[in-house]
Order: sequence, then structure tokens, then C-alpha cells
Amino acid sequence: MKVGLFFGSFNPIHMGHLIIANIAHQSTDMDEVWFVVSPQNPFKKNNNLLHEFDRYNLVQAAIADDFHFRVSDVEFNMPRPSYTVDTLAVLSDKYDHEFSLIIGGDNLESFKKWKNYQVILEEFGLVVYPRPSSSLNELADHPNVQVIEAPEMDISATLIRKMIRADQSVKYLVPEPVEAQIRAQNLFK
Ligand SMILES: Nc1ncnc2c1ncn2[C@@H]1O[C@H](COP(=O)(O)OP(=O)(O)OP(=O)(O)O)[C@@H](O)[C@H]1O
Ligand SMILES: O=C(O)c1ccc[n+]([C@@H]2O[C@H](COP(=O)([O-])O)[C@@H](O)[C@H]2O)c1
Repeated sequence: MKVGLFFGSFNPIHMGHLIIANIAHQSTDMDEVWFVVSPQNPFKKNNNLLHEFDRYNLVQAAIADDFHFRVSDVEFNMPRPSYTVDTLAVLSDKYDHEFSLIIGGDNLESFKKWKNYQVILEEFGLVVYPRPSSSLNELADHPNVQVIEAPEMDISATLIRKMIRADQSVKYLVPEPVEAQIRAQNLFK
């Protein structure tokens, strides 16, 4: 089976993530997309970061109706910060699937700074979608890189957290079950 891995903090998951995951699934030969919740991104501060179990539960609520999507907690028991190449090694040992990575053009620009990026490129491959104010570099011409067309959406988890703190509704920015869970548990306040 071919699996596209979408890594992120998902603090919280939002429609931007879900639209990209769906388009990546529709426009490639991947059978499933797995959302891999990273406890601690190597490049981000952990201010306002919900516990990873809460973030995991929100992803699960968001994708419950879509049998092409799964959520993974593989990084929860791994050293932090979470380096993607190490996670790929663990997943490859555990499963007999063909994995690739779904990343935005912004991450392609900084991809050469990722730990052992050549291993990711040669052994797994990338599906790249456009992000605002980022352009494709020479890595886009690599045979293991597939560039897909996708809308550029200025939605971020940062905006959503800010709106929740200001008591504004985040309807349509996140799926309804995610909004319900955030309200019920009073998250991000
Ligand atoms: N609106 C969006 N459109 C496309 N990709 C997105 C969007 N928002 C986030 N992503 C991508 O999804 C992956 C996971 O994102 P992450 O969980 O860091 O969300 P975020 O919204 O960027 O969070 P934050 O605002 O807290 O930094 C990253 O590779 C990120 O570039
Ligand atoms: O492995 C690395 O060196 C590495 C460097 C930067 C980011 N990542 C992973 O990429 C994912 C998305 O990153 P970001 O910065 O776009 O939120 C996140 O899950 C990180 O763990 C991984």
C-alpha cells in the first residue's frame, strides 16, 4: 500500500490541513494519508502547545468519517524534538508500506536543513504543494519529487488559537466535531 505522510503539530488541525490531505490523495497514487502528530517540531517553540494526546484526539475527530485518512502517534514514544527521518525509519520497520512525505513549498525551500534530507529524498520521496510566498527550488526537479496543484489558503493554527482566545467562532475553519471538542474541553483558553 502507498501512504502519504502529513507531519505537523496540528495545534489544532484545521481545514487547510484537510483540504491539502484530500488533494494529495486525489492527485497521486497514494492509497491513504496518515496525519503524524509531532509532539515537538524541531523548528518551533512550544508556547501554547496543547498536550499531544489532545491534539491527537482533535485529528481523530476531524478524520473519523474518512476511511482514506488515519492519525499516527508514532512520535509520542520517540526522542524530542521529532526528526522526520527517524520517524520514517521506525514506520518502515513496522509496516510493509511505501511511504512518501506531503510537504508545502515553504518546507521544500528549507528542506536541505532537515536532518539527513538526502535519505528522505532518495528512499521515500516528496509530494509538494504550493504555499503562499514560497517558490520551488531545484529539488522540485528530483525524480522522487512530485509537485501537485492545490489552492493556497491563508489559514493557520495560530489564527485559530487567537480567535478562540478572543471568544470568536472558528466555524468553517475547523470541522464541526473539532470545534465541539475544543468548546467542550475549553481548549486554547
Ligand atoms: N493553510 C495551509 N495550507 C497548506 N498547508 C498548511 C496550511 N497550514 C499548515 N500547513 C502545513 O501543514 C503542516 C502542519 O502544519 P502545522 O501543524 O505546523 O500547522 P500551522 O497551521 O502552520 O500551525 P501554526 O500556525 O501553529 O504554526 C505544515 O507542513 C504546514 O506547512
Ligand atoms: O526532521 C527535521 O529535521 C525536520 C525539520 C523541520 C520540520 N520537520 C517536521 O515537519 C513537520 C512540519 O513542519 P512545519 O515547520 O511546517 O510545521 C513537523 O512535523 C516537523 O517535525 C522535521
